[in-house]
Amino acid sequence: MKKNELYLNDYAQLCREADGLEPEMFDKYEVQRGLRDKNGNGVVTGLTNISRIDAFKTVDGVKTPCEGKLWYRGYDCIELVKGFRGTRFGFEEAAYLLLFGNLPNEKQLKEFRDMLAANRTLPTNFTRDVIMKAPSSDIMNSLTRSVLTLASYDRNCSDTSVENVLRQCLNLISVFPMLAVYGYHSYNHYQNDESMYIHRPSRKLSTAENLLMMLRPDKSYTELEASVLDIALVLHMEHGGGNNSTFTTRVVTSSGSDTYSVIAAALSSLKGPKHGGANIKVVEMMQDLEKHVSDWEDEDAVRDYLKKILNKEAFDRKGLIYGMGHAVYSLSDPRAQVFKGFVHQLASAKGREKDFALYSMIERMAPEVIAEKARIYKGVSANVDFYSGFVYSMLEIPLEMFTPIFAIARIVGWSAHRIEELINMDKIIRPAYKSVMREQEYIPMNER
Ligand SMILES: CC(=O)SCCNC(=O)CCNC(=O)[C@H](O)C(C)(C)COP(=O)(O)OP(=O)(O)OC[C@H]1O[C@@H](n2cnc3c(N)ncnc32)[C@H](O)[C@@H]1OP(=O)(O)O
Ligand SMILES: O=C([O-])CC(=O)C(=O)O
Repeated sequence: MKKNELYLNDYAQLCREADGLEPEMFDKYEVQRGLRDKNGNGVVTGLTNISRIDAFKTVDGVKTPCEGKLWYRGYDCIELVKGFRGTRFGFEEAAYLLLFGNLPNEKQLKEFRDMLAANRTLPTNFTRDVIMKAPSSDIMNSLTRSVLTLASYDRNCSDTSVENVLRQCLNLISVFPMLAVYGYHSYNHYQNDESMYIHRPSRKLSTAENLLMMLRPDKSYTELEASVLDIALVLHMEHGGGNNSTFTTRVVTSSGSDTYSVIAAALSSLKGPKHGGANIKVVEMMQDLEKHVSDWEDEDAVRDYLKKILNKEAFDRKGLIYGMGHAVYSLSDPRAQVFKGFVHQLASAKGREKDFALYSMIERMAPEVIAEKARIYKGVSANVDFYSGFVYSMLEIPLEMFTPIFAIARIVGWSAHRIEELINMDKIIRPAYKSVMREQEYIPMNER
């Protein structure tokens, strides 16, 4: 073993010894791990008027798990999707609703679309000087770097008035697709030796259409592809104040920080594999399963593989079946149900029925396997990330873009929550940590 590795092994062990806490201490001091109580309910840390998640209903006075529902500003998001599907693109309309609290009329929607289109521009040479520098497969990091660098071009960066923050948020919502797609093309060129395409967005196209157009070498896409992606964006836009990246948004906003820093922090949270990064992990996990299980129809073999994942013996050895489970939903995540509908449709068109059958088997089996091992408070079911990656792969969107697509949508929710925090709170978020540290007498150097 190399000297540096030996050093790190020894000192990592010191970290474990210094930092390890007895699990019983959390009970003793009534600390709610993950800010969740013993029944899995989140600790209430704020009020919001932006959205609501339903996962339980009261039956005969008893709190009972139910099918999940997600509401944006009072509207069931499935109804919103039904309202625009097949007639117009919904991203801009849903973004308007989340930011301003009401559904736009035709004039307001046109104005909003025009304003986003006018904002779809980057500072001179930004692509060359920032995005193309040190490209990597981690497009979320590239996006974060771009967002932080955009702060240097903003003369009014630190002004937290609602007007200025709204200007910054609208600008970021507009340019996110360019930052992500150009980051991907730079990586694909410099690391994968492919040709590089930097297509400019079109003022005439919606966010979903622009995304596909800029991504594709020949700029082509079908109506169906753009519509599926548009609905995916709407369903990823917002999820309450407590999800990890939105809570991060609120925490960093509460310290008085600027919009670019807040959004960079939110991006850093979203990319985590237990949050938005799970959509990449699901596809990698399925590829690993297909490599290690020869007969995908053999239920016993698939079950054994899932058990190995939970025992940290397979895939990334983290013990998680990605795309399964949720901190709030119990019986179902409504977004996953919509995605499942698309998967069904697309899988038969693209000849991927065998993959679809495997996904469905895992969706059915994983909750059983997880329940055998962990204490389940409310049920475990497929979450939004389970089928979304499969849908994107059938739209021939590269794997590296899956979490950035989530971010292109969720920046709308982050913006709405940043503004709600600024308008109402003016109080720094600062929870407490019970200290279990032991006091010690100082030891002079020659006595250590
Ligand atoms: C957009 C999104 O962020 S959706 C979520 C995307 N993330 C994933 O798909 C990653 C896989 N899933 C998970 O890691 C978890 O389900 C989370 C992080 C989403 C939610 O975790 P929790 O809030 O702890 O869920 P919940 O309270 O229902 O879990 C009950 C138990 O089942 C375990 N569990 C839940 N889901 C899974 C899973 N997919 N794989 C293995 N174990 C799981 C939990 O670890 C917990 O065990 P513990 O009490 O010993 O810690
Ligand atoms: O609410 C959560 O914890 C995670 C989630 O589904 C999301 O952010 O969309």
